[in-house]
Amino acid sequence: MNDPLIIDGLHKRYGDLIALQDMTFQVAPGELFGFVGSNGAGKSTTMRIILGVLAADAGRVTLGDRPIDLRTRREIGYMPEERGLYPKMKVGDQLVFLAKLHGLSTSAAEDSMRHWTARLGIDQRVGDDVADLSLGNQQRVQLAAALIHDPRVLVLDEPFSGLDPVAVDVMSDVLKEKAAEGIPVIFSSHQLDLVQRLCDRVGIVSRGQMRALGRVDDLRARDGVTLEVAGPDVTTRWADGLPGVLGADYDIERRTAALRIDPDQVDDQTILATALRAGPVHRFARSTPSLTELFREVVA
Ligand SMILES: Nc1ncnc2c1ncn2[C@@H]1O[C@H](COP(=O)(O)OP(=O)(O)OP(=O)(O)O)[C@@H](O)[C@H]1O
Repeated sequence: MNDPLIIDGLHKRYGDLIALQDMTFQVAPGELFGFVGSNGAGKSTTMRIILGVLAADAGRVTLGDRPIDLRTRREIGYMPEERGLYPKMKVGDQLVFLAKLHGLSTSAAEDSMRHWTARLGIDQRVGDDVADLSLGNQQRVQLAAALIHDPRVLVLDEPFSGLDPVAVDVMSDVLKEKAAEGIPVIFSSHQLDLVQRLCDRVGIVSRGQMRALGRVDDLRARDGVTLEVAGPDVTTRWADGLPGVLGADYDIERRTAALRIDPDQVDDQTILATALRAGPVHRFARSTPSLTELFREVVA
């Protein structure tokens, strides 16, 4: 059984700037955790502290009850935001070198290099210098570098940025596969539709603090349900003041009302009955907010 990654009460200042304030969360073994936030929110700072390449002013990071030291750090596969490959070294040589740094024998390192370059679709490029690869292919090499030593934890800073749709699919499959093997996987991303699709849980960070944390579906449901009702004359503002309606936006041109309801206080059939009394209903649709909508609300 692998250990959970535990981030506990991290504080970090850069001079006067408070980059992290009581950053606390856990990533369980087998969990794919999405770390999202605006530019400058503190995601990379948190990830660097997890790896021990940056020291926190307070707080700690552990794998289970083990602190992150040189030995535990070798168990982590890390993709830094500032990609750290040697441009003038061949892809294959570089991956074998990194694997050996993590303690693999030469033959195990070569096997692992072949496995991951094939899996990530860069096996034709192992003899090329990294600098001669496109940015997306360099990113695939960077992921291979994070995976080459069969890590027990994965920490990836924006692994999806700049990838084409095929590479996004490959990256998604690999992350799901690693989580399914039972290791904690955390990645940051600004592609919230992807995070919504892939992740078990997410953390939304703003100005160095965790603002929302939980299962994607729970967070979306927490913010209520939206009903779109098209048809009845919206100039009468027919849904105003109904019990359980938290807010109503009326679009006169489209004769549509978008209602935010609290499903514990009112059910959608009651709203439909009220709408029908106001006029014929042509469309009635129920939705929960997307992660993008939730994000906008949380960081606003
Ligand atoms: N070495 C540094 N010196 C001073 N300030 C820094 C340093 N590194 C980061 N910061 C500041 O700390 C804050 C958090 O930055 P961080 O890179 O962790 O954010 P992020 O969430 O990863 O952002 P992005 O999505 O843009 O990559 C920002 O205001 C940033 O300008």
